[in-house]
Amino acid sequence: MQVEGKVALVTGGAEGLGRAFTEALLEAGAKVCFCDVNTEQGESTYTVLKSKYGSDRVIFQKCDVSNQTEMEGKSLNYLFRCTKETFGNIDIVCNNAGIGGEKPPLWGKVVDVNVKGCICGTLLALDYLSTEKGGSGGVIVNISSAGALNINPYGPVYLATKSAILSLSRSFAQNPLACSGGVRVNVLCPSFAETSLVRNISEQNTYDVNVARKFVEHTPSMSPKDVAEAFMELVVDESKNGAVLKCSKEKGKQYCTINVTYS
Ligand SMILES: NC(=O)C1=CN([C@@H]2O[C@H](COP(=O)(O)OP(=O)(O)OC[C@H]3O[C@@H](n4cnc5c(N)ncnc54)[C@H](O)[C@@H]3O)[C@@H](O)[C@H]2O)C=CC1
Ligand SMILES: CC/C=C\CC(=O)/C=C/C=C\C=C\C=C\[C@@H](O)[C@@H](O)C/C=C\CCC(=O)O
Repeated sequence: MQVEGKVALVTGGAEGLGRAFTEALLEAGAKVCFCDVNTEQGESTYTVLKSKYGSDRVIFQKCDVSNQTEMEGKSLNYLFRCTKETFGNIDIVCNNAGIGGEKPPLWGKVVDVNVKGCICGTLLALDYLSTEKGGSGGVIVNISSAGALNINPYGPVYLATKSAILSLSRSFAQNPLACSGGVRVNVLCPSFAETSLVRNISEQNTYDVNVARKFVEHTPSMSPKDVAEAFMELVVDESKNGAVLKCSKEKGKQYCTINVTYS
């Protein structure tokens, strides 16, 4: 895909990986609408990006991806509508917003943001992008985790949500909604990257925080820019649909084949 002139929507773009994806898309010439639940950080990032790329190429909207209602203008439904109204079309969608948290009552919110947010964002993206529904095709990149391809005793709920995103994306990639509408669905599985998500692992949100922190410390970390480079490959390469791309500091980019039969 030629990214120049295309329109992208990124969730959770105020900081971390979402901000790096937003910047990589802008750098490649796209127009980007990024959303975040954190208005202060979102506005601050918007100020920086607007002065670098121009106010005609980037917009920020407050949105909580776990808000499934049409109310208050802060839902994903509103975000998609607003992006299309502002830029005329949507070609690229990245469902990135995600949080961690294992203990009650936090884990319910983790499921709502990570799983429901990604399902809702994927369904809306299929609607807006599909050539059968007035769109011009395009690509959805959902953000899972390298952990979804493995296990981690310290983050079972977090990783269950990331496994759900992996299955959702691989399955939708073969679904008629995507296939006949010219939409590719790919999934990125990063290993650890230097962001607030990792820095904020704490007693409050994990069961064995010291072991979890040691696990993180012993795994080399990528910069958000490294992860954005892998993300852009999934956006640009039109031969990839249903691709699962893992990226890590030690091994770089690796496409994964998951072959489990029903019999
Ligand atoms: N940092 C890492 O090591 C890895 C992160 N990931 C995934 O990458 C994604 C981004 O994570 P990071 O950038 O690391 O985290 P982060 O915490 O640095 O950034 C996440 C952004 O999403 C926003 N957000 C949180 N809940 C939201 C909601 N309900 N609606 C809208 N925005 C919301 C936050 O305000 C924040 O700006 C997540 O899905 C995460 O699971 C995957 C693998 C590795
Ligand atoms: C082996 C690489 C695994 C995962 C990369 C990844 O997804 C990194 C996520 C970073 C932070 C996750 C925060 C989750 C917070 C809570 O749910 C904790 O209880 C999780 C505890 C362990 C570390 C996170 C992990 O292994 O994914």
